[in-house]
Amino acid sequence: MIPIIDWKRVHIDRQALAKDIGTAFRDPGFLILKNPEVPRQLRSEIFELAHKFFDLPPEQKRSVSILNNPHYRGWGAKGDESLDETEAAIDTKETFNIGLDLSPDDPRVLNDEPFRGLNQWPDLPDFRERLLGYYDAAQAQGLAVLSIIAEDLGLPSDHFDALFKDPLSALRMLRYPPASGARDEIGAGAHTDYGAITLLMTDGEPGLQVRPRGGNWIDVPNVENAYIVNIGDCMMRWSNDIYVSTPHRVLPPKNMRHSIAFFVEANPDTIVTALPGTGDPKYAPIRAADYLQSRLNATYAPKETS
Ligand SMILES: O=C(O)CCC(=O)C(=O)O
Ligand SMILES: [Fe+2]
Repeated sequence: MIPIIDWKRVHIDRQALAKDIGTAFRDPGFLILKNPEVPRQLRSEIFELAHKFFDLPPEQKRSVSILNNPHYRGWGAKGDESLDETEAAIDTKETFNIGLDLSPDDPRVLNDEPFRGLNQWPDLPDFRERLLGYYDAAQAQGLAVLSIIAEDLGLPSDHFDALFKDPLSALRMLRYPPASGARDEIGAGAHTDYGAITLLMTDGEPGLQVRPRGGNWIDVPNVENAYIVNIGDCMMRWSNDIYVSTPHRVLPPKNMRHSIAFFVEANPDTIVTALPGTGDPKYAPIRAADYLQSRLNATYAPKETS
């Protein structure tokens, strides 16, 4: 079971909310967060823009291909990325990613620092402004959840604030075509997310499943006006395994399906090491950017197609 938790309680009984969120992140590592802070209008506009972008002709999408971009930004066509490195099936999804928007003369861009490249923008009205507006709003919601996590772990509520100021966070739009009926087809292969936490919204079309530790695949129910929030591998490591990142996948949907994922990630130089009070460290300290890089290398390794 995936707990449904009302974010409005943050203004009423913060302590009890922190306990419930912390319990959900220990097991199953997923929760459904109702009534989030990000305005509804902004959330639905992002879905409209996802439709507009994925409907563009392939040549136009190819001009912003993620394959030409060393910073993991732009359009991923079907098969460009496979989330389950251990399976032969190729993900049927299409994706579009942006990261922190920097100007061309930013020293980090000029120095070609990893993950610090420019976003690639398609020629669509309002696209850039709206996506950047959503990026900031989702990052703020993510930090609000992180402040609750901090309290659950007995840390000051602002523990993570400075560590997520210049984030590696990524906004990703996804489109899944309807199932073709082919054997071994998968929308998105089984995987755990890489970052701290993920805020996911879907259009309600079923397909997303979660596999809690020691359990079987379960469907994630569709809840109106809610985010699906889960722990990523980086936060599992940071929390010294107190919170768990849980495998999930997307089955080929009956109808075309869209979702919008926001991966909340720390600053590149943030050192991910067992949080105070979480016991003897199980993992060696690592820079957030180095950890993310190690995970992405496997995801974008090409698979044999035949
Ligand atoms: O589309 C979904 O519902 C899930 C997408 C996902 O798990 C991901 O992009 O990491
Ligand atoms: Fe995921």
